[in-house]
Amino acid sequence: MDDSPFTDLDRPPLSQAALTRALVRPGGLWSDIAVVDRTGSTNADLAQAARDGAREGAVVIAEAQSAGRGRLGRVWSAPPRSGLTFSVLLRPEVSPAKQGWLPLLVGLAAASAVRRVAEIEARLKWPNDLLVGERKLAGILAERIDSAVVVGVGLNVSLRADELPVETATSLAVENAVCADRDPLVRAVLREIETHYREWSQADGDADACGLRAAYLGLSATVGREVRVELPGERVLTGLATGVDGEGHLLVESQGSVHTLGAGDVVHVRPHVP
Ligand SMILES: O=C(O)CCCC[C@@H]1SC[C@@H]2NC(=O)N[C@@H]21
Repeated sequence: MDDSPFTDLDRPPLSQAALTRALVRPGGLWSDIAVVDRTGSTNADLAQAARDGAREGAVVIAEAQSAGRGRLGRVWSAPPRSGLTFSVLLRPEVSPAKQGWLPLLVGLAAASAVRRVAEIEARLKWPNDLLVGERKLAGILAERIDSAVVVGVGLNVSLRADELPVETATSLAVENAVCADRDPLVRAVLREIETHYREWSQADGDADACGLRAAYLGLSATVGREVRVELPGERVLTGLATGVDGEGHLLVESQGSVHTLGAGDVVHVRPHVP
């Protein structure tokens, strides 16, 4: 039984019919929107759908997940209906190397939507964590399934401080956002993804030609900062984050060399003082 002090009125369900009417249109990206009460992981669901040949633009939104997956083998958890937990299925036609920008594109879309709808100054920790100050508001997990990519978004919306999974997390409610209502937020995030994805696809994945790199850097909390990056294989690199390359890799200058990082966990050490 759900023992949350919130009533259903405080945390209303999302309507599959209303979201479909608002977002699925001829020639548009979104082809099918499913809202499910509960599942293990929306990323796992769409990964299976991708293997079964599902079309680009499928979206699965869960009111609750029992086995939400995070980056680097972590878990993602949130009380039912307290956040946005959804995944999208994309079948990009740009070269695999440039697809490294896709998770960053979705992060930018989510941050832009949060800034516009909730009026919260979300910024991006590379590759795609949404931060408010140094606290994590949202995380994004991209997984390649053959030639498809499933991108999952977990965004903390109405969680109270005592419901946050870790001390370093936050939610729109905790940040006193002007809007902590999931329906306008999910619409805005999906519309932003659609716009950025269309522009990026039309530019054949060139993050400069479509303005993606400039927009991303404009919201980056990482570039220009001293960072410590925990790399796969328990290696650690400390240096100055100087940019993001054409494949979405983070560039870190350390002891006179520039390192190009494709994966890793960034810790912001302190602001960069030139
Ligand atoms: O910050 C991270 O580590 C990424 C978290 C991604 C969580 C979302 S919730 C919806 C989708 N389904 C999952 O199992 N994970 C992603």
